[in-house]
Amino acid sequence: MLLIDSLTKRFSIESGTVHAVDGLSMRVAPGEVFGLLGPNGAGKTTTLRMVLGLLEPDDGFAEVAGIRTSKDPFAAKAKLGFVSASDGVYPWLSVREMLLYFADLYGVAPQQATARLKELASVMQIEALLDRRAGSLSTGQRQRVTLVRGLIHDPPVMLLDEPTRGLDVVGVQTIFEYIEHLRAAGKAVVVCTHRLDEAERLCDQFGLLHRGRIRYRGTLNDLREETGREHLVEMFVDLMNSTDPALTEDHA
Ligand SMILES: Nc1ncnc2c1ncn2[C@@H]1O[C@H](COP(=O)(O)OP(=O)(O)OP(=O)(O)O)[C@@H](O)[C@H]1O
Repeated sequence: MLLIDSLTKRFSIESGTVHAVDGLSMRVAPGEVFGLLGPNGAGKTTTLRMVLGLLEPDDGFAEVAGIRTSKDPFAAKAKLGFVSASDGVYPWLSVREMLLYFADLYGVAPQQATARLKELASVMQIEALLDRRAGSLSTGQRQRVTLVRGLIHDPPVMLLDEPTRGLDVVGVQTIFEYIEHLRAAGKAVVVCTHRLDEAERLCDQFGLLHRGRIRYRGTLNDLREETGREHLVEMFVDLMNSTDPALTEDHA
C-alpha cells in the first residue's frame, strides 16, 4: 500500500517560490494501478522523488508499506521498485550478474535471489539473455531486463515513470503485460505518463495533477461524471484552458 498525505514541496528560484507539489494526497491499494497524470511541470517527478526518499518534503509525508520515506528512506526503498524510461544497464556485466548484484544491493539472500531471478526470467522471457553481456542487448531486450531489475527484490509498491517513452509497439505491449503481471501479483502501482490513451487502458484510478495539486481523482467513470468529458485528453485541455480560479490559481 502507498499512502501520500498532504505532500508539499516548494523550491526557491530567483523570481520567487515554485509550489512544485502542493498538499498532494492519494492512496494506492495492493493490486491497484494509479495513473498520476499531468502536463509538463505539474509536479509528477517531484512527487516521485519524495516517495523514493530522494527529496525531503516541506510538509506532509509518503508511506510505503507503512514506512515513512522521510524517516527511514533505506527501509522504504527496500519496499519500492522503480522503473524509468531513462534506466540504464551495466554494460560489462552479464544480465545474470547485474540482476543478482541488484538483488544483493537490496539485501535479498543469494538463494532467494536465484529463485526470484528464475521466476522473473521466465515471466519476462529473458532466460536466453541471462548470460549475454548487458551492453550487447537491443533496446527491447534491455527494456525487459530493466523491468525484471525493478522487481528483483519483490517490492509491494512499484513506481513507473514514463515506462513506454521511446518504445515501439512491441515494447509498449511488453509494458502492458508487465503492468498486468504487477496487478495480478498484488502490487500497488503508480504510473506517470503523458500517454493519456494508454493510461485510460491501463489504470484503475487516476489523479489529474496541475500546478502541484490533484484537480480530479477517481476512476475514469468518476472523472467522466465530474467533468462531463469522455476522455482524459479532453479533461486535460479543459483543465489547462480553464478560467475557474479554483482550478487555475497560480502557485508560482
Ligand atoms: N530543483 C528544482 N529547483 C527549482 N524548481 C524546480 C526544481 N525541480 C522542479 N522544479 C519545478 O517544480 C515544478 C514541478 O516540476 P516536476 O519536474 O515535478 O514536473 P513534472 O510534472 O515531472 O514535469 P514533466 O512532465 O515536464 O517532467 C516545475 O515548475 C519545475 O520547474
